[in-house]
Amino acid sequence: MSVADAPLVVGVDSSTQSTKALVVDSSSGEVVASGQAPHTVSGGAGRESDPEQWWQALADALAQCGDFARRAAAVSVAGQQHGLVTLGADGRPVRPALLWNDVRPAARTADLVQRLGGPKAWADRIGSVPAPAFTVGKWAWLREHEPTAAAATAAVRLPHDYLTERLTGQGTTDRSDASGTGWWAASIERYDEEILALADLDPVLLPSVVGPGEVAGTVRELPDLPFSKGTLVGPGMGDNAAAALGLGLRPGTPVLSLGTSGTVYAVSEQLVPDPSGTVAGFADARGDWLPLACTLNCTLAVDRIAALLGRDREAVESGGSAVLLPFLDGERTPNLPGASGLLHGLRHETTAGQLLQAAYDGAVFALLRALGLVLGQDERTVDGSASPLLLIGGGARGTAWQQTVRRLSGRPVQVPRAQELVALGAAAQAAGLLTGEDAAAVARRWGTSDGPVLEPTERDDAAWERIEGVLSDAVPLFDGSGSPGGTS
Ligand SMILES: Nc1ncnc2c1ncn2[C@@H]1O[C@H](COP(=O)(O)OP(=O)(O)O)[C@@H](O)[C@H]1O
Ligand SMILES: O=C(CO)[C@@H](O)[C@H](O)COP(=O)(O)O
Repeated sequence: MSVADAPLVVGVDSSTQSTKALVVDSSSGEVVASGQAPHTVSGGAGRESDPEQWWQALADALAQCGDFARRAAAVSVAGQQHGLVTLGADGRPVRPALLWNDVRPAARTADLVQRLGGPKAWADRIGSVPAPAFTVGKWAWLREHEPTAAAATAAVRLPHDYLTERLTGQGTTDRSDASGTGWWAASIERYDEEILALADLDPVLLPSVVGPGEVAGTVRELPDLPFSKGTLVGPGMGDNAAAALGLGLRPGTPVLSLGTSGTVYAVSEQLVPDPSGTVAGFADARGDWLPLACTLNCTLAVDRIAALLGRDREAVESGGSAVLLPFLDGERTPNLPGASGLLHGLRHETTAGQLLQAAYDGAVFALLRALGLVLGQDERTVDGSASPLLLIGGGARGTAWQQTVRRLSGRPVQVPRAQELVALGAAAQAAGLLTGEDAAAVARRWGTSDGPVLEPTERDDAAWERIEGVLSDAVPLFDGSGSPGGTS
């Protein structure tokens, strides 16, 4: 079948920094058109974005796809997880969305954790111990700090729900994104009424959860978007679940994603809650689970340090004893929302390139330290060696990121040639709606994870132990210290 014959599908990735849209040939997986438009995120104490800007960015990204978007038969939207979108009775945002990396709700989240009976009670119930990223703490923060906005809220949505609803007119979400709210009970796959009561959130404000393989609705009359009325709309999903779909991921294969957030995850057939809170027990977008650890400081933090040093992001140098914990935004893994960046081990002979390398090391260390917990019993070996770590996200294109992951993991690293795996996962979901196939099988058919495998190198144990030592000594310094904007 040629591009002209095969149905086209659209996959959207509405992530922290931008919206990316791909028009994909559902038969071959060929990307026939693409577009991208940036978002603005507030600085200072909080991290907020205007949901209306995501819609405009979606329109702009689709406009770059020419006439292909109009010809699409189905579309799915993936989005950054956890963000609190509050809509008024008129369906418009009451205020900007509070994003996943806004640590202001730290104190309210800790309070909710205690009120339900502690971390284990949450892990048993929702599969995760909520971090300040989770929507439940954001809602508690809003109620405390902006009661008028909370009272004016007629609907609570996640970023991908907001966009899907603007396409269809129906308030829907999916299990993967619902599992990052804190009010969706993984054990029973339903909203948890006791937790909703604890958070003072009326369940009628929430979207319905559309199951994997189901249709969320169809595109309504939309003058500002180039979709045809009646185009099928999939349930969508959180961006990490989308990348897992986009890779056609099978249990036991770990993924390291280097974007605004750093994430490390794998698909698992079992939900194994982690009461330590390091690993979130998210649902995936099929019927399995997605144990995942997430850091707040990844590509943006390292790029910021490169800028401070006046160096290109690739201008790293090896050697030296510097340790840099790049916790510029506070940190989530480890859970230190009040942390800030810390530099240790500086000597007269330390070079700027070594300092930049230390920033990469600190960012990658935090993710790799969680890898064993993420994989748990699912760790698989290939011919006696660890299976390759799939490296994705914007940072995966960088040599310094690739080499740092190799050096600190000691594992083979595979870099898929396909770059927009979140949008591809959304497109695979949309294609599955047309063919009835499992979306991960669609992505495997498309060969999306194909790419070079970088051979393992010996793990740099000395650097690992140095970072681990500094982190453990620094925890008392960070614990209880105020975040840049205060976390009360
Ligand atoms: N060639 C490259 N080398 C290294 N890093 C890159 C490269 N291209 C983009 N990036 C990094 O990728 C990041 C964006 O990643 P992306 O996964 O698109 O983010 P998000 O999905 O969170 O919006 C940027 O912050 C930038 O630092
Ligand atoms: O909070 C999480 C995962 O729990 C983040 O991974 C967000 O989903 C944002 O993703 P990116 O914009 O960095 O892709």
